[in-house]
Amino acid sequence: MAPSDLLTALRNQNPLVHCITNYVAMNIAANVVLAAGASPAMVHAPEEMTDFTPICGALTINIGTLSAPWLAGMTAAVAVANTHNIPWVLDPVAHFISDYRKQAAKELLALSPAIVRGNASEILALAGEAGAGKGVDSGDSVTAAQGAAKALAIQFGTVVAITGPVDYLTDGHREAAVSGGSDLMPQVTALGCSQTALMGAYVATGPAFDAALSALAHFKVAGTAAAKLAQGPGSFQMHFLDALAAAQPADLAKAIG
Ligand SMILES: Nc1ncnc2c1ncn2[C@@H]1O[C@H](COP(=O)(O)OP(=O)(O)OP(=O)(O)O)[C@@H](O)[C@H]1O
Ligand SMILES: Cc1ncsc1CCO
Ligand SMILES: [Mg+2]
Repeated sequence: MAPSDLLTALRNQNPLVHCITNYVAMNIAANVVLAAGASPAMVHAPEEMTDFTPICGALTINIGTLSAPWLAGMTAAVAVANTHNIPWVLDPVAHFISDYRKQAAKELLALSPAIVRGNASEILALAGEAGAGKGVDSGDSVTAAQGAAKALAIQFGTVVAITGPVDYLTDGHREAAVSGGSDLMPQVTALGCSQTALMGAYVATGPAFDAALSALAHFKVAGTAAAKLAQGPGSFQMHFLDALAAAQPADLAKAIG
């Protein structure tokens, strides 16, 4: 499906997106999903997953502020999603910073996410390569992680997105680059986490590769527009939400290629 058609479908369908994300990202990620035209719900308790996950169009999992009860909620939600063929998206935030987080990311990756999204350092480390990540921030170029993304996509039968100045997307066979946005984007925390949540909205609407491509393009188009009005990171965030809502389906193609 073309990104323009996917954005139109997303706004028509207003899919319910089950998000398990971190404390930092919860508010901005929910606002991003709403602004784009979908309906986010942040639901974490393992006890709720059998009731809630099956009624959602997609699930997104982000390990940014991981702890044992959260991991239990994540694995419970993924099990329910997989049973009901509900696509899910993995964001392995800073998984290389501790053995605990590394192991959690590895376990989740083995549970068949439809899409994996991370910054370059996260994707490099996920493929077992050394990187220069600094906590949740990338220290590597997107280009340096492309080989890792392809290898992961093939090994795990998934779609891998690397975000950065120019985003890269692959399913191991096809690949795409998405450009635009602003260097203010990495100055606003959790925009990557919010991108992951938006991928959930799109993958509830269409096939994984097309969904990830559309979500990347939607962000770049909105980021370019917001940067024209922003005076710094604070006003950028405000204009970015407005621009996500204002983006027109025909605009998305401008960011791709
Ligand atoms: N220098 C840049 N120029 C333009 N766009 C950028 C730049 N850096 C990041 N982006 C965009 O910002 C968004 C977030 O990507 P980023 O790679 O910063 O995620 P992240 O490191 O996982 O962020 P976080 O952990 O804070 O959520 C993506 O849409 C990406 O395209
Ligand atoms: C700053 C931060 N710390 C843990 S998660 C998060 C949000 C960006 O990944
Ligand atoms: Mg991140």
